[in-house]
Amino acid sequence: MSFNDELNSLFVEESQIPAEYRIEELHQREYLVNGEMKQWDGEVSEVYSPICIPGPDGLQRKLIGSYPLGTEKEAMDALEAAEAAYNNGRGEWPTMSVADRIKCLEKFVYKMVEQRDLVIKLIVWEIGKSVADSTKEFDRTVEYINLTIDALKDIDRQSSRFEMAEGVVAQTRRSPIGVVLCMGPFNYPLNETFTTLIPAIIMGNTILFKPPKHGTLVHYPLLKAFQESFPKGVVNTVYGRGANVTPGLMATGKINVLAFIGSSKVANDLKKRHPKINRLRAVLSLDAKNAAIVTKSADLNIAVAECILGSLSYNGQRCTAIKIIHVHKDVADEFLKLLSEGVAKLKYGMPWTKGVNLTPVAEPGKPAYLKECIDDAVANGASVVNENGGATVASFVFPAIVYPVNDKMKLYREEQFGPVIPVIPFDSIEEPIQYQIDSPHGMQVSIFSTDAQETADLIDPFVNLVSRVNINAQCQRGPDVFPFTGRKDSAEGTLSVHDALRSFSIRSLVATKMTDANKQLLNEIVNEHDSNFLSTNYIF
Ligand SMILES: NC(=O)C1=CN([C@@H]2O[C@H](COP(=O)(O)OP(=O)(O)OC[C@H]3O[C@@H](n4cnc5c(N)ncnc54)[C@H](OP(=O)(O)O)[C@@H]3O)[C@@H](O)[C@H]2O)C=CC1
Ligand SMILES: O=C(O)[C@H](O)COP(=O)(O)O
Repeated sequence: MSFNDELNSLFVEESQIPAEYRIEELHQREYLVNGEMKQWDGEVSEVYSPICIPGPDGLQRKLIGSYPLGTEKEAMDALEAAEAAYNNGRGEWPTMSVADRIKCLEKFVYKMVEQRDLVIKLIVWEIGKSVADSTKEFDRTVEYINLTIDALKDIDRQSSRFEMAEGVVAQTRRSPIGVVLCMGPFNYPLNETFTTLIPAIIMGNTILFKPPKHGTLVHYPLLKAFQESFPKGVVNTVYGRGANVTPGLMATGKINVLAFIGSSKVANDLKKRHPKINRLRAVLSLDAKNAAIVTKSADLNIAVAECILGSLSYNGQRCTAIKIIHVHKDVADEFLKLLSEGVAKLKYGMPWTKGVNLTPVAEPGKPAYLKECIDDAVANGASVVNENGGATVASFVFPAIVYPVNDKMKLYREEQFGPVIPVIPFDSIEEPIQYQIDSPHGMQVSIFSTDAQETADLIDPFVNLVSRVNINAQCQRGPDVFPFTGRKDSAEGTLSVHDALRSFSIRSLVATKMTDANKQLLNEIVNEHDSNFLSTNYIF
């Protein structure tokens, strides 16, 4: 059987899919605005899975459901609801005690967990992520919420501290900012969106939440949980194409925070729509072209294992993926041989295949785009060095290792966001450093070396060019308590469990002159405060 026939045979008839992984079509007609589940009777967007099914005309993406293709009108209704619920900081939610807000969030998590199996199945079918990774995505998100609750208790303790200086005593508070527009990318449709949505909600803001088009149904089972856990207008959904429904929202000037994870092009465009950009807070996690640097002293087995994980987990569809590898020319041949052998051993198949590494890619246009990148590299002097590299059947693309890449090729700078590994040889370590200096991105690098001095010498330049340097390890976001950010076009603001709480709040002061009369007044305020907040540490 040819390799292509083998790939073809991965796509099976529905009846051959194990029963527990089959999916029933889900046609969503509800959306959540102002605490009401509204019924949609307008145009819908059909959702096709990257998992293809043999049909009369060959392999076809399977229809798995549909959702409301909302328009600007519904987006504006959602904005009105979020504004009313915020009510210039005087609404029920922004004035609610932290302890009570936490109770609402705990109720939400409880209800969210009840939907675990369905949400995981929807991640699998909507974006083709393996069952194991989809399960991880769900569980990691729940853990993120629980860590956020712990961090919030901690931050409230710190922020309600009283401080005294020069005859003035001040109570510091973490206050909400206003209306937040939350948008996320397709590759972690649940987790990425929730890492801004949850901290934004819990800090007392009100939310407009626009799910990504590949990964919209994933959120449907959670709408009721939002509705039942938070006061009306705190969480409002915006459905429809991002390009149609969000620019108008920004143009109203009423969005106080843009929380966006996705491509920098879209983020910058949305920011520019805001008429008073200086009043907009942007919390952005954007694109990246993370490099691995394999030095002459590297343990090549470790470098290969980590580069494979880094480049090909979820088929390379991660912002944190390693998207180019610089290898010292003296070890390039051996590295490429081991890398090719490693890739050949990867298990490919449908998301439910046990131990599967490679699955269909999510975006319909991606196989053609990756072919274009590979063809362009070949036309400019590179080769695909691994067996079957780039072989494509429908939505499945077998990883291609492309070598030697140079600055004339798309793969040199473009973020391929898929299973193609560009490798570039270097002679002097100054070359990968210069690559990073010239890059518009600055998220992460991975350095592979066994020489302590060499490693130490490389950490300093790179840590000033990117936001995370990994030593003998792949690039990755987690654990989520670590700061996650980037330089240049890769990010604005920092997300970690703790940093996100700061990103969606403002540290305000209540300052009082220290007279005897005011001391008495303050003591009374403190007693009141004690009953409203989790704890108070004051000194005077
Ligand atoms: N730094 C990070 O943490 C991460 C960054 N990313 C980056 O995200 C990208 C991949 O995700 P992808 O989903 O393709 O990102 P996009 O930027 O295309 O989409 C993100 C969101 O923006 C919306 N959108 C798309 N086009 C427009 C537009 N013209 N105007 C307004 N809104 C728009 C989308 O809506 P719709 O889907 O309806 O078009 C979606 O909700 C990569 O660049 C990747 O590096 C991905 C993961 C994490
Ligand atoms: O790359 C991404 O899209 C996410 O931020 C992810 O994280 P990961 O490194 O944990 O997969």
